[in-house]
Amino acid sequence: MSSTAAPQQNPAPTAAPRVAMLGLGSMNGAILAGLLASSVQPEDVVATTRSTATAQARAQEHGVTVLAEAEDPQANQIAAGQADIIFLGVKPHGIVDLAGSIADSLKPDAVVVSVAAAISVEMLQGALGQGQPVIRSMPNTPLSVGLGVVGLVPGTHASESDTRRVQDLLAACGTVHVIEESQIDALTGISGSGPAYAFYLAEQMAEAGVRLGLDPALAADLAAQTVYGAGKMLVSGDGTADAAALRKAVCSPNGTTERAIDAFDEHGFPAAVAAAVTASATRSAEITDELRNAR
Ligand SMILES: NC(=O)c1ccc[n+]([C@@H]2O[C@H](COP(=O)([O-])OP(=O)(O)OC[C@H]3O[C@@H](n4cnc5c(N)ncnc54)[C@H](O)[C@@H]3O)[C@@H](O)[C@H]2O)c1
Ligand code: PRO
Repeated sequence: MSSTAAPQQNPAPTAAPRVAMLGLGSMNGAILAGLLASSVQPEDVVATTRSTATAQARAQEHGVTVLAEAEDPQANQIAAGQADIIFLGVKPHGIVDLAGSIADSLKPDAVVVSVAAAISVEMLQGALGQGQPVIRSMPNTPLSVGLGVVGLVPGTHASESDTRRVQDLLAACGTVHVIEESQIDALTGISGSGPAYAFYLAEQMAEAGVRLGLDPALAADLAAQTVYGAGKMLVSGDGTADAAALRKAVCSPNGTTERAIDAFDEHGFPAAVAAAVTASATRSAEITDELRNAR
């Protein structure tokens, strides 16, 4: 049997989105590093900082245009007005004012992505113009090395294609989950704050090694490489890696690790981790209430 296939048409090439990073501190800096190492060209990015000195330092570091608010009070409006995707990367208490200040400068189809903890879709939509696509996100700093995790909560005016554009952009430097807003405080407690927990574990392992007589540089390297290797095992292979099974594979019966895990349990490690994740999630919800009540 023969059939005549319709001629395949190549989809029209989509232009690379122009990206604005408003505020270029730890988080937007990490996103920018990840984007530049993956799919984004420096000429497609414009960023902003408050001071001229920081703008110069960041421009040198990342090779992108960085406008300083101190030099041009319209820096954020200029950067945002040129962009298809705008990352709002200032502290939570400054996000709503920043969003309001750029509202009249945005292209109607530009997507505004807030990276701020605790700032709700409702607050963002209230600050921006009617119908402007908005996405609330919770990224983490390992995006800078292509191994981040991001939660995305699309706002009412963000279409599936708006969300897909942001998802595709960030997927080049991390794992992206589209979630309900009711889940974002818990996600913050795990992956938003989580890199700090892993760094804290590495810090404490190294310090314990020094107390056992190791050279600090050696102890720090042992801890860092161990956290890195264990993390890689957790996410490698066919995706069925199970943290508990991997842990058990290190524990010989009546061996050294079993003794160490017993010590963790005796000292309340599971409860401490649960309390930390819950404290982060609770604080996220608390900041939302504080900022809502302050307006
Ligand atoms: N650091 C993290 O790991 C992390 C993770 C997830 C989300 N976040 C969120 O990211 C946001 C930024 O946090 P951060 O840790 O990067 O803070 P940060 O202080 O390192 O960065 C914020 C930057 O914004 C700049 N800024 C402030 N007002 C500005 C303005 N009007 N124009 C231009 N630049 C301005 C500040 O000078 C500063 O450099 C917060 O809302 C936070 O909740 C941070
Ligand atoms: N860092 C931000 C904070 O500590 C948000 C998650 C990670 O508030």
